[in-house]
Amino acid sequence: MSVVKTLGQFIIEKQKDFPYAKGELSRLLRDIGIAAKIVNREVNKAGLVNILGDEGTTNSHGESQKKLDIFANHQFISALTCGGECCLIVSEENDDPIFIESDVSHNAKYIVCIDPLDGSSNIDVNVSVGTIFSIYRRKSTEGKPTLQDALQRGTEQVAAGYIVYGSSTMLVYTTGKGVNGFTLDPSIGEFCLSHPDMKIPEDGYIYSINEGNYINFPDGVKKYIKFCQEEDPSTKRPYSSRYIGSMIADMHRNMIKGGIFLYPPTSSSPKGKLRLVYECNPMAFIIEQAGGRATDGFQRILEMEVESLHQRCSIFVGSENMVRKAEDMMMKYSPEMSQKKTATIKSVIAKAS
Ligand SMILES: O=P(O)(O)OC[C@H]1O[C@](O)(COP(=O)(O)O)[C@@H](O)[C@@H]1O
Ligand SMILES: [Mg+2]
Ligand SMILES: [Mg+2]
Repeated sequence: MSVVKTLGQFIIEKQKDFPYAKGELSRLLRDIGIAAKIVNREVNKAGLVNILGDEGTTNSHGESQKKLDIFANHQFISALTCGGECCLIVSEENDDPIFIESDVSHNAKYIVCIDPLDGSSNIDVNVSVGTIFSIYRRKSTEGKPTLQDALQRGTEQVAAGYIVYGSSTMLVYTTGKGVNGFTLDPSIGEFCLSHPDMKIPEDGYIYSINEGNYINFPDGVKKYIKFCQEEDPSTKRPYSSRYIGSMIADMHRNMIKGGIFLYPPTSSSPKGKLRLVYECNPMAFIIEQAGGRATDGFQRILEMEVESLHQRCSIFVGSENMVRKAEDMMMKYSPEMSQKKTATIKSVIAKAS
């Protein structure tokens, strides 16, 4: 008879991997799990509880906020505030950072960056959506945390994860020692270990990109899409095109089956659409921990400089060999887009003048 291991039990068990651990990170992950269950409850009956549709407000990205965006945002902020382990929150739905000042959090040292509801365009049509979170330890030691504490590179993450609210609800996370997935068992109200030590296949046969933006894609991306569509049975091409439109659901599928997800620059989003701090960095950490690769077509996402809370970047992420192939195409057909290349050109010009 198989033994069920809950998220709480697993977290405590893994605490021994961190000799300095005092349980704060464990409690923080517990708090995220609690909010996820409440959001899951509403998502599952969204049509019945008047939580579909627009809230009538917009966020700093100019996007109309969905009622479920606001509900999820509120649930995660209050769970993190009550839990006492978080001193600062960065959320997609809040223009400014949220400094937590409560009786229970005066010694809190963790920063949580969160996309409370990912895939908002799919909420009203009953397609999988998700939540993405990224956790840092504050760098500043004295007094209140600062904005700088929230602008750390992705390499500084101590944990990251996502929840996918789909046919089943799963929580997948890493603390830098591999990736594990837990499925919510509604009958006991617990996330239970169902996908231990997740690994993304090195090669995959699925490419995931919004081809509706094709004409505005960089040449390197156009060439890569053509490569995916060419007939070559020896390499199982043409690959299948799959695009759900919820980054979390597209990446979770690729994590299990292998594949590549791309959101390159487009005319409407010249720097890419997805946000570095609470979408790209956490997903890059998880995918790398599962053996995959995550870049902006040139540079490792986790090493990118973080200049602002809601900064956007382009992302090429998934199976190692597929991402490398796409990078080859970018370097060959769109070298001008390499930040490094641009930086080098700029410094040469500066030196010459
Ligand atoms: O509709 P597009 O341009 O393809 O964008 C879809 C992408 O936008 C997102 O919905 C953005 O995330 P939010 O829903 O959290 O704003 C991603 O989940 C998804 O991959
Ligand atoms: Mg999102
Ligand atoms: Mg969102």
